[in-house]
Amino acid sequence: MMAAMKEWVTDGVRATGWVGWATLLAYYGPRGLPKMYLKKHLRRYARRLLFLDPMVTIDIIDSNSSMYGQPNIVVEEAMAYITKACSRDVLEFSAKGTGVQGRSLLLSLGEGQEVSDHFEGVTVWWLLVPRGSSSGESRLRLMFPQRHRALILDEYLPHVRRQGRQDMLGTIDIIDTSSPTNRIGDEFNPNYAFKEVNAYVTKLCSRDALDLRAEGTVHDDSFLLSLRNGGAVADRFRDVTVWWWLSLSEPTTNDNSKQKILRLMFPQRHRALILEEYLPHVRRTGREDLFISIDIISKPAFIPGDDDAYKEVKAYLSSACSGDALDLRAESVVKDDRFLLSLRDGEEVSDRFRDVTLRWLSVPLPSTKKSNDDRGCLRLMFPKQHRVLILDEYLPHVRQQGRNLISRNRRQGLYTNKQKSTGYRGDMEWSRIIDFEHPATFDTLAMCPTKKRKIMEDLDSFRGNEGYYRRIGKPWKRGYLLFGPPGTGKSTMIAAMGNYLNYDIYDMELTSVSNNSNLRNLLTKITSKSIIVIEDIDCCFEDFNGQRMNNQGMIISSGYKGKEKVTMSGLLNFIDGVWSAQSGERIIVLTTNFPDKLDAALTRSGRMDMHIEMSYCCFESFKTLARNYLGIGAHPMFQRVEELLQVVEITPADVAECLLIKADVPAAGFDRGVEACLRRLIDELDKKAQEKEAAAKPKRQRRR
Ligand SMILES: Nc1ncnc2c1ncn2[C@@H]1O[C@H](COP(=O)(O)OP(=O)(O)OP(=O)(O)O)[C@@H](O)[C@H]1O
Repeated sequence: MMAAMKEWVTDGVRATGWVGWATLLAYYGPRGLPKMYLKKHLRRYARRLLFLDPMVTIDIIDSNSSMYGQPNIVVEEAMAYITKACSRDVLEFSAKGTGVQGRSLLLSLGEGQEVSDHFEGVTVWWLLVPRGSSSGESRLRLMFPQRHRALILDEYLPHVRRQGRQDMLGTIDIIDTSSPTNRIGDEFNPNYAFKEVNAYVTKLCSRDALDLRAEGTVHDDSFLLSLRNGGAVADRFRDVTVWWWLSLSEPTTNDNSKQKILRLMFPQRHRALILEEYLPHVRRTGREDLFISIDIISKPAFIPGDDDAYKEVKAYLSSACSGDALDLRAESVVKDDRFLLSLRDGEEVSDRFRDVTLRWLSVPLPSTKKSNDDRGCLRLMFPKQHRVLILDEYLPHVRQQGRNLISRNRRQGLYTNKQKSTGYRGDMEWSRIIDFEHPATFDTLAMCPTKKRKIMEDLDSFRGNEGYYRRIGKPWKRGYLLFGPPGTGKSTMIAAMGNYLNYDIYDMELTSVSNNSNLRNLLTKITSKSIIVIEDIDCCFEDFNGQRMNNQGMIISSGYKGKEKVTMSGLLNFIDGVWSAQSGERIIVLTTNFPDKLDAALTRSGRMDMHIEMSYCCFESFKTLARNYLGIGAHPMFQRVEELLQVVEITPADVAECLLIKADVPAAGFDRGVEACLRRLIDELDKKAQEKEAAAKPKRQRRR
């Protein structure tokens, strides 16, 4: 009571002072000012001073800042009401926290600021009491004449709350709960709602936000814009304006990281619209604009196997995209001494596939306990609407291209089986003899062109066609049986195949493998992309007496009956069994000079997929050899060669021998060298023709 008296007295003194000021202002001040002054201050203070109509005051305390810790919704409602209903005659507002100046919905009363309101002919006043005068709490004070007490309490205040509730700003926080550094870790938990909303807001940003951040470069050198911390952007949906505001949370977790929060602010009265229509719309639209990211992580060194999508993607990027990346790493030396370029951590490149732009980013992996485990991660980012295209077509394309590049760039090896230095006697292992650098190719191979093309097509349909083999349930392997007289190019064909496919060559010396178990061990060690070669397969197996014959039917080794040995069925079963259980592509090539001597189990269909006859030199084969050895495609002497080749059988090896320019050929010039070689070949062919004629004569005479 004493305090109230004291306040009235103070008010009275203040009012008396105001009376003086008012008189002066009425005389000297601008027109209309006295009226406003009388209305807003003098009348109220005068009434209170004269005890005619004492003012009732009601303080609504914002207990957000009080000891109760519960948000006082009444303050919020009243504030929203005042902002909307009474803002016309207020000159100063404070913009609450958002940084979007001038947006009326976000304005609120400044401390000490007072506004009037009218309700059914009654004027009331609202005052935001300065914090200093009310023990740090935020108070909203309503003042009204005593005689309208019932009206104010029973009707005005419920009306304020009702209206305010509708004008209040609802807020929804969407928090990025994924790792703030966005690195890959065990707890990586992509928050799709946040990502989608963020994508939507990012798109909005390009329209009317002011404080932006350029987040990353995209293919066409433009920026991907996003909100800066504290920045806000407005959006309109069905004539309702809402705001998105980006902030960072206080560091909460023990790694001191902050979380991104996207706060949606909207008029409470549109709550249903926002929740039921706007937010689903935001997520849907954002999802369409969202970049999906796929991480392709390299396998740790301790996990065996040569299938590594990471390596394939890296190889692909090295050729397809290194064009526009700046920070590169020369990863490994390849076949022809070029470098295999790859992205340095944090570096990104773009790629285009069927008019879709994608981005690849090299992401640092968090350090692992195995610090020397040099692993990497390549992140693919693409617009979500292209999900099917990317997953079903682009990624397989990338892997296939990468695989081809790796195989093209790697150094092929030539392996042979040898006795293990440790372990049991008879245990064998593969030893890399040299890099396989045989110059033979299908171009230099002398063979009928149609036949050659057929073989190449067969190899093409085998290579990189894992999906097909998987679909038909067949192991990814292929067998070729090469047969023909010595010197017709069987070994040359294998070298050409190896070079064409870029496969390693495993030259198996089957006769030195003591038993089937060793054979199986060797076969399991053969890696993908290899050709296993077993030459002269007809001489590799002992007969039922434990004897092995050479080509001419002579015994070349003699064992004893019942001794453990490698058998044809063992070899074939292992090739079927072991290779069926292994992934990767493998080819087996068997050669023989005597196809008739081969076991039917070997030649049956499904075992050796293609039987290739390497035959004597025809004119087409000769032309290939002439091009290889002499560098000529035509010559007057070719006609004679053609005639002779029609009647004489000569192996390509013999033709090659004749065409080799030797030291004894006069160094008088290239033409004479060529002529000398062709002459030598014709002489050889003539000789063979005469021999043939001579051999045919006695037969004819005998017949007569
Ligand atoms: N078809 C061919 N095309 C090109 N060169 C060939 C061809 N055939 C043979 N040659 C040449 O002859 C040499 C011997 O040929 P190759 O060793 O390939 O014959 P092969 O059929 O494997 O003989 P063998 O049955 O005795 O092993 C090769 O180095 C090559 O120079």
